[in-house]
Amino acid sequence: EEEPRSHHDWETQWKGNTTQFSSEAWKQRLPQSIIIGVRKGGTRALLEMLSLHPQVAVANSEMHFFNLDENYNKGLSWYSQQMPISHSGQVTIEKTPGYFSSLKAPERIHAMDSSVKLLLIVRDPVERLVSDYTQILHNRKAQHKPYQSLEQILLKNGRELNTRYKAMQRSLYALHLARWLEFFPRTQIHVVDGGGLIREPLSEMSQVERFLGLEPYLGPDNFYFNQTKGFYCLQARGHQHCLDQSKGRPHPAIDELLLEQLCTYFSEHNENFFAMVGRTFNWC
Ligand SMILES: Nc1ncnc2c1ncn2[C@@H]1O[C@H](COP(=O)(O)OS(=O)(=O)O)[C@@H](OP(=O)(O)O)[C@H]1O
Repeated sequence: EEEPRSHHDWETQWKGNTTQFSSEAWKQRLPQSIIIGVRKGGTRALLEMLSLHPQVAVANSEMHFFNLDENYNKGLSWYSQQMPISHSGQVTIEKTPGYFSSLKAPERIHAMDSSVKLLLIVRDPVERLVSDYTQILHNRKAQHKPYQSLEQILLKNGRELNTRYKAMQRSLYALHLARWLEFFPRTQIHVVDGGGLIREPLSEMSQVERFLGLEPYLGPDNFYFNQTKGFYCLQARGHQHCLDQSKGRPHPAIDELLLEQLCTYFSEHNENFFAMVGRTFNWC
């Protein structure tokens, strides 16, 4: 029986030792896996943690290829030219959180590659909504635009919830997932627990490695908790790295009654989502 390979051996085999792969094997490839969302679910953390793996090549910027006509019309050759250079032993991955709620993305991704592996990271829909609102608020303030509190936005007509708010809609996971399941079997979509990725990243990442068919590479040494950041940060090959300031923003305090109302509103949708994915989450 062979000894398990150390991290160092994997590094030299996959990322260090380029002579093992002829130069023509290094090229840009269409992604074999896509992180489709959800927005504010932890998609950047998931991508950055995956990028530590020697068998993974990630596209660092969001492509917005399958959700925006202006990009989709540029064609698959344009799309593949946006991808990182990889060798044949690597999985190319891109993330665009907007795909999950896009009406056209499921069919378009299926047309590119019906066997693509989809990663969906979800989070408590109320927390996701508040995180989404916090980002919108941040952008409006930066652009010196007027802004409203979440209470003002969601309780426009007295106590009736304004369910048409975009960020509300994006938390209705079951409705969006149903559209993906028209094109992809359930087994081709791996659901990552965004709350779990915050609390215990290694356990979520090991499941992702298995889903993608990667060698088990990530270990406890790749993650350390940073008190100042309040989140886990990444380390590999002697480098340490936290996600940037736009990740892990403090959220404004939200009225307790509104939070309860939101929990009640989402509970039925959450139950539908749990039934679809065959597992439950501990959400509000
Ligand atoms: N390790 C680590 N470090 C920092 N942040 C982390 C991490 N893991 C998960 N998260 C959570 O990721 C949330 C942002 O999600 P996304 O990257 O999907 O946002 S985006 O849709 O791409 O804008 C972000 O949401 P906010 O806390 O609201 O900023 C974080 O809670």
